[in-house]
Amino acid sequence: MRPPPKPLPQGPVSAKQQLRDLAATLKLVWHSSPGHTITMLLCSLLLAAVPAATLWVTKLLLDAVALATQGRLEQAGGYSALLAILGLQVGIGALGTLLTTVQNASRELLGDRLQSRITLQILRKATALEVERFEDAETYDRLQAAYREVGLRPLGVLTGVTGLLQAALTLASVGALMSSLGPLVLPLVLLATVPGVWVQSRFGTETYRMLRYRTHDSRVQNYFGSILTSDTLVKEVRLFHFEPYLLARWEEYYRKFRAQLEDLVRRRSAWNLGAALFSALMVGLATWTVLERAARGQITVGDFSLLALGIAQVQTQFSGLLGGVSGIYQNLLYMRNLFEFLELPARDLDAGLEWQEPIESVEFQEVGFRYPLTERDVLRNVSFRIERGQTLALVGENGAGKTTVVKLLTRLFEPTRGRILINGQDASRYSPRSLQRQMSIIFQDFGQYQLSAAENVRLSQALEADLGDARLNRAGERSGANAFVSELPQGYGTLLGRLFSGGRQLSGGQWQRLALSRLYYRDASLLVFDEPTAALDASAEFETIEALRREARERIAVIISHRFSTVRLADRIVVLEGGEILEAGTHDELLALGGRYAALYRLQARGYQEAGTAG
Ligand SMILES: Nc1ncnc2c1ncn2[C@@H]1O[C@H](COP(=O)(O)OP(=O)(O)OP(=O)(O)O)[C@@H](O)[C@H]1O
Repeated sequence: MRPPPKPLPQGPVSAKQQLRDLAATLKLVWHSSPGHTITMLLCSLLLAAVPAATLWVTKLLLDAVALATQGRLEQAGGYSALLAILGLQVGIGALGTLLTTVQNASRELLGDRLQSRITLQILRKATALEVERFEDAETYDRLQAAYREVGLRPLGVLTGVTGLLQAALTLASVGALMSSLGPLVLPLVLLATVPGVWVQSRFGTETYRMLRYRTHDSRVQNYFGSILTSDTLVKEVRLFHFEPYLLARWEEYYRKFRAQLEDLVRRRSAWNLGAALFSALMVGLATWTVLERAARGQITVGDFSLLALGIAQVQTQFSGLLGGVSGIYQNLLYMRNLFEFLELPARDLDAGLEWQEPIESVEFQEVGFRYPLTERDVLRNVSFRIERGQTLALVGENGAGKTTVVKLLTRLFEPTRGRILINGQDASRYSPRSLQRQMSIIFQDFGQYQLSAAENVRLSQALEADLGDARLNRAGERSGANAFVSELPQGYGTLLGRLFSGGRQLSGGQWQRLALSRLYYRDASLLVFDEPTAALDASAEFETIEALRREARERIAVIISHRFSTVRLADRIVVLEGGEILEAGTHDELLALGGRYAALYRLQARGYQEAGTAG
């Protein structure tokens, strides 16, 4: 018995957790490309010295020019000294450009490496998750958010951290230069920056929260959009004319988001305005203190340039410093989402004993099942047995639990009560994957893969070496797919579907035959057919059932069908109602019993007879 999975953690992230995420993110970045990471770091450290060096050289140049314009060039070391300072200025500028170029190139290459690495991690994780996780809306949102948004976030964290180091070093060096202008200048200039940075940080976090909570809503909104743009649904949408309804629902979600956005933009603009006014006042005060010293002849023109150019530097670096912290914080929130997704417990499908022999018998012993996070048992006390050479049909009204039985049989889910015996052994002791290798299935909502016809079939043995065309043709013969595939322009090599150019669209029944080929292509000892003939015409249904019966002679076949023409041929029929077995037996036995099966059978048969009489 397995407990249902825990709901995913939510709520604010602690500082300790953030530090752990920071370390994990930097580790991820480092492992993606150590070379580019070091290059970026080194460039940042060297670039940190450039602004102070530029300020200092500009000050020297201005002082020398001021002396020269007063005819006191000799006092500044002569013309050659002027040229040397100029050379220094050009050199620093060139070095800065070189470092920035190298840093940007490394960032781009590192970003690309990271993005593909993380995407691959997300995809690998998705393949390891239990099927039930995909049916849980919250996990699905998390997967989508990770897949869509994470991309460049770790690079953002690294850029934030290196930017932080760079800004701190630059600020310290430029601040040291500016402190020569008087004790109040630096504090005033720093103070001028604080409110702006606070506004930036506060609203940044709020924007993230708004977008995060929007993930679910945007999924719903996108769903409405996808119905309106779907090729398969367009007929139904047009005929029932529910476009206006869908458009209205789409707009309803848009308006909700728009209202939030407007509110946010309004408040952020007001706060930004206030911060800018405060900043102008502080800078004015700082300039006034310097002007006062200039009036007393205590500073040079070059010194004044330190103030004029330094203010911009300090403001940029300080806001970079604090903004960097909030940027890292926000990027880490996205990373938390990724880590939470990657930390979801995965089911090891290879855990357990390795099953190697063909399946000879299946027995459900008082099996009960409840879907995770739900409150109702959808199966209760289900017991039946089936052996090689037999066909079992599961019958029942919609929602009776037929597909759930198949999900348990194929080990996609585990029973919450009772047990399943395979060849007399408890199935739960064996690895799901090794047992699944003995099974082949066609689901009610089988896949229509926009790949070639051959790939559509071979997917059921994709990991095995190519089993050759003879096997492909044999599967196609049993399913009846060969007839239409041979008419396609490149036969089995023809691309199917409408997603990619040159693809050929098939009819519903043709897709279903290909799915049946996929089932037959795998050499399995247990075959499961969930509504295998739903999209087939009457003669195709007959052929399919005949083929199925031939296949079942050496195997076990389980069929779910609402068509009694299919069901009646089974060796054993189990009638489910509300998750329990109501009746079981052969077609004749059940007819003789005169219960639910007999009533449903007669109902369907009467339908045919009446249709026949009417025709
Ligand atoms: N992933 C799920 N989570 C929660 N409940 C589920 C899930 N899948 C199915 N159910 C519920 O389990 C019950 C049995 O569903 P199941 O799909 O097995 O029925 P079925 O007999 O195959 O129906 P149908 O003939 O319509 O295919 C239904 O009440 C359904 O609502």
